Amino acid sequence: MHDMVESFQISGTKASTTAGQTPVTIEESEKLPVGDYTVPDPRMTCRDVNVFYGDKQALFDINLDIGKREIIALIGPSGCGKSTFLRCLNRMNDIIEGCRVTGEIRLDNEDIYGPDIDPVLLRARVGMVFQKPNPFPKSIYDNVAYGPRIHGLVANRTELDEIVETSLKRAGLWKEVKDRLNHPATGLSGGQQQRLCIARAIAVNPEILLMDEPCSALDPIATATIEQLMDELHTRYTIVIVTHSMQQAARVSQRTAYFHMGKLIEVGETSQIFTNPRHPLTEDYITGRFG
Ligand SMILES: Nc1ncnc2c1ncn2[C@@H]1O[C@H](COP(=O)(O)OP(=O)(O)OP(=O)(O)O)[C@@H](O)[C@H]1O
Repeated sequence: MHDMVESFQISGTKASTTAGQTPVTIEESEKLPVGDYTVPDPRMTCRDVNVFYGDKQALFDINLDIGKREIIALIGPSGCGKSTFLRCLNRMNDIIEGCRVTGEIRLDNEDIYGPDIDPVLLRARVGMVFQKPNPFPKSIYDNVAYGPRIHGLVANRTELDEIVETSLKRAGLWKEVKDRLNHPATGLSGGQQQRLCIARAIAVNPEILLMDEPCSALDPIATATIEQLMDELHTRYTIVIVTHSMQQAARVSQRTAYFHMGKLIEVGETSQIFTNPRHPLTEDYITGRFG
C-alpha cells in the first residue's frame, strides 16, 4: 500500500492510481471530505488528523465527527488507512513503534492526546474488538471479569458476578455459557469467542466500541448474530466498525465514511453513500470498479 500512497499525487491534475484503475482529479484544496463530516452534539471529534509510520504518511488531514449512539462504518480499499484511523481513536497506535499522530481528537470535548490522559483508562472508555477473536487463556468468567478487576470497578464478588452476567447478557452469550462459566474460553466456537470479546469490552462500561472487521473470521450465521447484537448495542454505545463488506456496512450502520489512499473522501448517511455517492472515487468503489 505504500506504493499506492506514493503514487497518489495531490496536484489538481489527473492523479494516477494503481495500474488499471480510473485516473481521478484531486484538487489540492480538497482536504475536507465530500458530505457533512460534522454531527450535532458529537461524542468524538477528529480534526486534521495525520498519521505517520516513520517517514511514511498513512493518513492525511482526516476530519470526522462520531455521533452519540450511532454506528458508523469505515470502508475503503485495502491499505487505505481504516484500521490506522480506528486505532487513533483509543491511542492503540501509541504501541506501534515509529507511529506518530498529529491533529486533534477529542472525546466528550477532551483532547485524548492531552498530557492528563492515561491511555489505559482511555482504552476502557473506548473499547476495541479485533478481527480475530482473542480471548485470554482463562475461563469464560475470568475473561469478562478481567477489566472490572484491573480497573477496580467492583468492591466484592457479588458485584463482579453481576457485571459478568450483565455483560454476557448484553453480548447475547449468557444463555449459552451460564452453566460453564469456569470452562476455558478457548473451548467456545469462533462466533461465541467474538461475543465473549464483546462482553469483555463492554464489562468496563465503555462509551465507544471500535470494531476492526469483527466478523471476517466468522461464518454467515455467527456474522448475523454479531450484526444483530450490534443493532442492540448501539442503543447504549457508539460503534465505529471497519468492514470490508459493503453489505455489512449497509446493513448495520447509519453513517458511512469512505477512505481512499489515506484520505477521507466522502462521509454521509449510509443509504446515500450506497445509492447516491457524490464523489467519483466512492462511486467507483461501491460499484466494484475499484478494489
Ligand atoms: N505498523 C505499521 N507499520 C508501517 N506501516 C503500516 C503499519 N500499519 C499500517 N501501515 C501502513 O499504513 C497504511 C494504512 O494501513 P491500514 O492497515 O490502516 O489500512 P486498512 O485500510 O485498514 O487496510 P486493510 O483493509 O487491508 O486492513 C498502509 O500503507 C499500511 O501499509
